[in-house]
Amino acid sequence: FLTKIESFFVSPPSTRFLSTTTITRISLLQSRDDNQNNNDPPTENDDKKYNVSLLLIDHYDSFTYNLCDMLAQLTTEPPIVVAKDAIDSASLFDDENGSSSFFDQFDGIVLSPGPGTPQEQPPLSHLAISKNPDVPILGVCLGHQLMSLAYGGSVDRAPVPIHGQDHRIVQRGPVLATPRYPSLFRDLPSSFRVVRYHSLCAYDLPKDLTVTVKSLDDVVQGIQHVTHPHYGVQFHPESIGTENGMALLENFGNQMLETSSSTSTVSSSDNTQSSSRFRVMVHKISSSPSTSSPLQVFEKYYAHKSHTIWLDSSSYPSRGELDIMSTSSRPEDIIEYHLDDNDIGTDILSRLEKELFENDEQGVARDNTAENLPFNYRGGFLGFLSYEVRHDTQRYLKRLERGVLNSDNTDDTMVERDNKKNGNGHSESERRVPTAAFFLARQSMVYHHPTDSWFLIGLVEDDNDIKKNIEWMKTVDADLMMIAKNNESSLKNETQPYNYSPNSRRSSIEFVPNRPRTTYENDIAKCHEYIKKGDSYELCLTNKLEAYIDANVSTFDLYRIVRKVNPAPYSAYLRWNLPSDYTGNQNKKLYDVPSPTSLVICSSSPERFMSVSRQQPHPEIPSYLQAEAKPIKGTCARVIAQNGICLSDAEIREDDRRARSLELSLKNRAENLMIVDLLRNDMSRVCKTGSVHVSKLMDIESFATVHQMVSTIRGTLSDSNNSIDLLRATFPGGSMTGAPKISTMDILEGLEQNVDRGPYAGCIGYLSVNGCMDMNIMIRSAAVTPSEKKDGEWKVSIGAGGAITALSDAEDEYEEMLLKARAVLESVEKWVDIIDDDKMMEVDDAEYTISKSADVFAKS
Ligand SMILES: C=C(O[C@@H]1C=C(C(=O)O)C=C[C@H]1O)C(=O)O
Ligand SMILES: NC(=O)CC[C@H](N)C(=O)O
Repeated sequence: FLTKIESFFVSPPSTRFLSTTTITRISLLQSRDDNQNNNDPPTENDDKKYNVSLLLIDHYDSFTYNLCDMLAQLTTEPPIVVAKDAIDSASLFDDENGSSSFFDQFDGIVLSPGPGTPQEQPPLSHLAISKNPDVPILGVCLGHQLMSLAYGGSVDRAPVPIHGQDHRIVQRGPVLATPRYPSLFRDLPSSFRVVRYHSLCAYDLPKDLTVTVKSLDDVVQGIQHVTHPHYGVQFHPESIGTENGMALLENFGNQMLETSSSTSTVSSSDNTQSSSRFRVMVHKISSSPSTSSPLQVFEKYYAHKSHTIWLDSSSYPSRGELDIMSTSSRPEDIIEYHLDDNDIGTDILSRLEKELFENDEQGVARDNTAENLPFNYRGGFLGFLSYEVRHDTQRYLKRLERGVLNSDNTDDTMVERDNKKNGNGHSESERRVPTAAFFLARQSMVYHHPTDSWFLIGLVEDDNDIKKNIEWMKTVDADLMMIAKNNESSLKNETQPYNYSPNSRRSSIEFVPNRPRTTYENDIAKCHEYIKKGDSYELCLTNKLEAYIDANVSTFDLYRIVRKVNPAPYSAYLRWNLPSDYTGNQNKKLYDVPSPTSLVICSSSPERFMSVSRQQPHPEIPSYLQAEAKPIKGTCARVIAQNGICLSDAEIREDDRRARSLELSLKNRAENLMIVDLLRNDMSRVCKTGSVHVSKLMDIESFATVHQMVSTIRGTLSDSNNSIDLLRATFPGGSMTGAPKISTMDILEGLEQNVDRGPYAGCIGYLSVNGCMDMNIMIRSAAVTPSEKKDGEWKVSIGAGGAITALSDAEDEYEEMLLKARAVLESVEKWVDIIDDDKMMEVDDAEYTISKSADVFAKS
């Protein structure tokens, strides 16, 4: 038997570079590894053209790192990114004559886009323009507006706000004087299409500024100073939808080269060798596996455990390939995190990083087992992050950008939060449900759908573990053989399906939205105001629908219904602090009794937030870690069969028509494009220069109740970054925030009345010991927690929302929010019906249909 248990021993990679907030760190984050041999995709410029030092001032936009990445492809050293408020003006200048050793380091300056008006920006960017007449400066969008203002023009609302749409611009000849420096648009077509993200624009430009391009609606889209090498573009050259963006930046680079004097050097970290904590054992089950379904296996081994997770691909064969299930009962392997209790350095991501990657930069980076298994998971941490972990990631990124010159990093985000929360009286029980929680899956069962096979994965820390794992593998192997046999013999006498008829009775449960319809629609109006002012381009506004259940329940029954009603590739069931006597024996059903810290998540998410996988397209090329996001933006209702009756031909055609019109919709395409640009930005922070690319733009995927528009963005992780760095750079998923992320999240917090989103809008998934990862976006999910009102009562909470843009209509958006909640909401109703009927039934064999209208809250 032993020969069947293959054990993989993994080789030690190099030490991790820990978070020092210095220039070196910032540069390394974006640096290109010149030794890289991969070609995913081939980076555009292997010969860096410009040996210049570039300053990029970030106005806290979600597109800054797209500019950074493109510029880094042109320069020998990546730009130094400095936050707009990182440096106070006093420390910029060495003497009264205004000489500045800070600005003197740079051959060129780029002013990023950003939320808000140019008038309200701190002095750094204004000073950059006024104190550097001979240094090439490029202002993008807000940066362009800052330049217009600095030279005496005015900036005010544009005729209409335009975000994420491409428009034609046309070059104009010089009107008054020919500028001294060449145009940014030289050698470019006289007219091409560019993406716009702005609510404001420049007016009344002084004669020192020449207008270089305009859009057809007569808005100034480009300026150039007549005597200084200072340029501005109102549109976004870094957007995926802009033509000639790189060529434009190259023209700017040429300008820098001509005026450049200095060169910069950046030191790099040394790579010390050290060893990894875990080794991995894998056993492939030999029995005929198709007869033991993941559901059966989960019920048998895990459904009653106090801490357990099933990462389920309930929609297979349409997307989603892997099921992972595990449990833990060792207190030392269970990490529970409460945001409000955390101290610096003990936040959840730092904890996980320490567990996974201490002495081991990217996990088992040189893991040579990749080719042996058809998937990336090798055991590791399973768990979830609530949306509120954003406070940690936001703080981390802010420090990184501010840390360049200031060692004194006063941490305002947590203070702000404390103040808000104190005024808000959060109940004790709510506080005790963790903000994030993970356990170390030392023994996992993995089902790979495409090959219809079960794998057992065991982690090994010491030799004792090897023995334990072998015992476990033997037992499970024998067990599964038994299940398979029993299944075969009982195949003919299947239990009668439970006939659930949605109209036969009205469920006794009542969901109440956190903010009623009028408030929600009012919030949408407020979003429009923020957009018009230029404070946001797109906001993912959400609401919570809550209901209470005072009854004995089996939360696993709810999950069984959810996965049937709404099959989805990133579905998951999590139970936390919730032991049960439920043994998986259908005839002996026992119930879950909540403790004050219990949490159950039933997720049927269609959306991947972020994954890391090991790629090796060719045996001679070293493998590399690929990050992938698949953000969804754009939703429309499907035509749904009623009471199990098939769709007519006309209905099928109508369903198809809806998918096509989603694909063509200007509003949805703009929403999607903005989030694609945002994810490119977030991933560029930790990926190799030039590697971030969009591999699928605006694909339509169809689920039980909705058609969705999905894009795929990929990049190669830099050698100094691991999956935790990727989470720090990208969490929470941009599709749940909108853009720009920071300003938009702050606005949303107010509109959502400081109510925590909780697990909703966060993520659930795995962080594997080999550096791989897969996390969903926690939507279309129910969170079940103990009620704060009454002992023994449960609270079920379903979050739902949608992106608000300048093009949104309040009524439609409210309906869209309900539409998204619908599948899970009806699952809960069905579950409650079963509880009310006290029916012992085969949930899995029941016929489920979804009612036609989302009328559950029509009253509210
Ligand atoms: C906010 C939700 O979904 C998000 C918003 C979407 C949209 O605006 O079209 C689509 C998918 C999700 O990223 C939700 O399901 O609650
Ligand atoms: N993308 C941007 O830089 C936007 C600039 C400014 N906030 C506007 O809306 O016009």
